Amino acid sequence: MTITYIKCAAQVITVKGGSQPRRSEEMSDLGIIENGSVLVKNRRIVFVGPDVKAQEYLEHIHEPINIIDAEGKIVTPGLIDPHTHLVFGGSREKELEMRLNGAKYIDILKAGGGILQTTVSTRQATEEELIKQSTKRLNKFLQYGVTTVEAKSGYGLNLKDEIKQLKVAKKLNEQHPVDVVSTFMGAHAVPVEYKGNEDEFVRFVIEEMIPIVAKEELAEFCDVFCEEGVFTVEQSDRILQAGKAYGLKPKIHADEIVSFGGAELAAKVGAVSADHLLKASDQGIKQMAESGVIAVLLPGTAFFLMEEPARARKMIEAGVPVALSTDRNPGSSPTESLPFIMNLACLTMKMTPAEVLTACTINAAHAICKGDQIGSIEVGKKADLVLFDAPNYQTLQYNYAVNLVDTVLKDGKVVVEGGVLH
Ligand SMILES: O=C(O)CC1=NCN=C1
Ligand SMILES: [Zn+2]
Repeated sequence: MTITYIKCAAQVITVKGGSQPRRSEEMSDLGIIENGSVLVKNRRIVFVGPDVKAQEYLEHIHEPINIIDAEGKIVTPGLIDPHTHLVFGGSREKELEMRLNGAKYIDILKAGGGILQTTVSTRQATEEELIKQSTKRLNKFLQYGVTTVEAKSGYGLNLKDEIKQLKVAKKLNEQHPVDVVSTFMGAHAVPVEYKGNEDEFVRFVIEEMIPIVAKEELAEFCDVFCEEGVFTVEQSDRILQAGKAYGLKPKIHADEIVSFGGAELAAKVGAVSADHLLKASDQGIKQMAESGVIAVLLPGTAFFLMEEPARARKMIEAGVPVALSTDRNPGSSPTESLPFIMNLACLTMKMTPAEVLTACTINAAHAICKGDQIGSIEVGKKADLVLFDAPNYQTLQYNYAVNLVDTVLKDGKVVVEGGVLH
């Protein structure tokens, strides 16, 4: 068994010690090792520390050693995207001009476009077509240093096509180097066939879809678009409680368009995360802090919708653990560049370079309940690692909107080298 020796990085950003999601000032403690090295064996991290100590460790090793020179580079945990709508058919580039001409996202949806347009194209797509299109997106994620993504259903909006989306996500997890963690989001919008009969659709989600998704073990989480004009707080509460009863951990799209009580509901149901939160109330933020709900913030979505972003500083100061995500989807955030999301988190939400790294590693890992396996460089964790062509972590936010990824290891295997996918 070969040992991989990631040798003498300018900085190893361990983000160690994250058995719980990081809050407030904890978000700034990156556990940096200057002139550090990482040793990998059998897909796991077996050593992390100063290079002099790594060399002592290697004196007792008789296996072949594969050296990756990290001189002048930083090493971070593999980046984690805890909120994507990865699996979908079609595209919505025409919506951009509509919104540039003044149309609002939610009005496009109410008029039968938006999510409902993607639902038409996703229903028409075969599993093979969805796998092919989603694989291209996962390849881009990998080139941006993302080694784990969450993927939601929610463009089927009927039993057959919701199951189809979730089966595609499961196959991607099996076939692609990037780990894919699935979320059922049958309550993403009310499909046209239920227009005017919303409560009947909510019943269908609760009584028909959730039991089968749970029985076939197609998802770990259940999510709902709790928003004015989509699902009410009361409907969202019933859907998430039903998901919990079947073992699907709750997540919620909350307070994206208006302040609607989504953050408060997240605290009430004990959601793992509340996501978006552009319009979260002070009361909602306070209740999230008290109940330990992770805020998954999506500054790329705010940027693309030309809206004010979430109040990240208020949330961090209130003690809410913050994670970041691309919200990869065809309508409100068509990007895989989690590094650019980190730039936006600094430049539009005034998070610091240290906080955004925590938000894209250990806190993002906890937002998908994987904080014990990924999200930091610690002995025993998965060898999901990224070498960035940067002398220190601040450079990642200073050189904005460029891809500084040099090498990516997934489960200890080099999958990107010199910025190029293997
Ligand atoms: O518009 C989309 O396809 C994704 C989305 N769902 C809720 N907000 C954005
Ligand atoms: Zn979303």
